[in-house]
Amino acid sequence: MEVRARAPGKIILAGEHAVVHGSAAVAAAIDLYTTSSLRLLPAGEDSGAGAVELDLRDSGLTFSWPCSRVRAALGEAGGKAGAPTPCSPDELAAIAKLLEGQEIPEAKIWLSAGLSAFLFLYTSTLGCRPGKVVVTSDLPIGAGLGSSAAFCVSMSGALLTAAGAVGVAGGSSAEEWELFGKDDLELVNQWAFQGEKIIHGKPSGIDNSVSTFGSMIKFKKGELTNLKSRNPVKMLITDTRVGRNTKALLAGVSERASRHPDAMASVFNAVNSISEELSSVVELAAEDEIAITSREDKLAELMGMNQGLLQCMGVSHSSIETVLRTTLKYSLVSKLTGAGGGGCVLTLIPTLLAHTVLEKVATELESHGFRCFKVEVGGRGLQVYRA
Ligand SMILES: Nc1ncnc2c1ncn2[C@@H]1O[C@H](COP(=O)(O)OP(=O)(O)O)[C@@H](O)[C@H]1O
Ligand SMILES: C[C@@](O)(CCOP(=O)(O)O)CC(=O)O
Ligand SMILES: [Mg+2]
Repeated sequence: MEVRARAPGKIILAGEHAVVHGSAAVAAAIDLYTTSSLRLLPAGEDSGAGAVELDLRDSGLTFSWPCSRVRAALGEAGGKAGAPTPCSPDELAAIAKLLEGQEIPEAKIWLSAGLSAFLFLYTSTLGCRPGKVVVTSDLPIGAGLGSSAAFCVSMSGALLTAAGAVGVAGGSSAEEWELFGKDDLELVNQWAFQGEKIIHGKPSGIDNSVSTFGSMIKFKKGELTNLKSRNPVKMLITDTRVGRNTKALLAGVSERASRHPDAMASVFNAVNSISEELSSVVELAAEDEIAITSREDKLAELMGMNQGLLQCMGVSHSSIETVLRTTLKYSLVSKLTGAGGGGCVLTLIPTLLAHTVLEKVATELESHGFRCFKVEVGGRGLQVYRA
């Protein structure tokens, strides 16, 4: 049996970083996905007593751990796909030992966090059963579009389905992408959060939640509210192609917060107000051109204010500033999305300007060496396909 699960990336319209410190944030799923395809192998089919294998198609890298080695490192524990327990420091150290034998090119050393999350999720849910997972992704990795969360959500979806802990509502063999029920999504989300903790250090949980449940959400202190956006929100995403790492950026903001606790508390508080206001503006129904423009002007102003506060947190970057200046020439407002420090920038495209300005601004941004994505915002979360 092969189980395929796909989970979307996301944009954060307001509130990144501050959400880790208890403020509200607004995020939406985008139609770029990470897909994990899992096949359980009979013991002994390929590598003697069998192996746990991971094929990262986009990186062109494959990894294999003989089940005997996994068992020796982690014991017979695991293989319990109920509510997750966090990865303990001892488990993480054992997983680090399992990575030692693997050949990870120096230029891709950042993959080791993803590999650790994989080994934790796999062994915790399926134990040392032999199996192979192939991962493919439309998302740029480490660029602010939540590739780490999409990786953990799609992986958890595939593993928990194979473990029989969750199941789609339909019959036993489906030929299309299907949705999980709410309780199953909750369980997948809890597991994905444990994986995201290995990659981010101290995640808020917003990325795995929006990747699991899809749509547009407000998220505060672990509480999720679905936002009903009656008018579409059009965003252009620009990847500056400047690599960065969410874990390091989160740590930098926390250090700044401990150096300047009062000032940073005010910054986080201001972001909270912006996210709260933005979430109500998103839900406003606009019937005519004047109402549409007024709603979009409010969204743009709030995004611009949020960008200023992200600069205060120290997570902007000269490449991000170049995108802001370029889009401003077309009277468009932008803000970084995700952890910043490079990565991706969001530009709000007003409905009435979409057909005149979108191509022009994208062409100019690409002339700087940036990569633009035109995405659909607020679509589906986790889906599964059984072949
Ligand atoms: N398709 C993938 N294959 C392997 N690892 C992945 C994949 N997607 C994400 N990751 C892991 O997530 C990390 C990127 O996460 P992060 O720094 O949070 O950036 P973002 O979530 O914005 O893309 C990568 O360094 C890698 O460890
Ligand atoms: C900065 C943060 O708010 C979002 C990080 O998103 P990304 O990994 O850069 O896609 C961190 C978090 O909420 O866990
Ligand atoms: Mg991430």
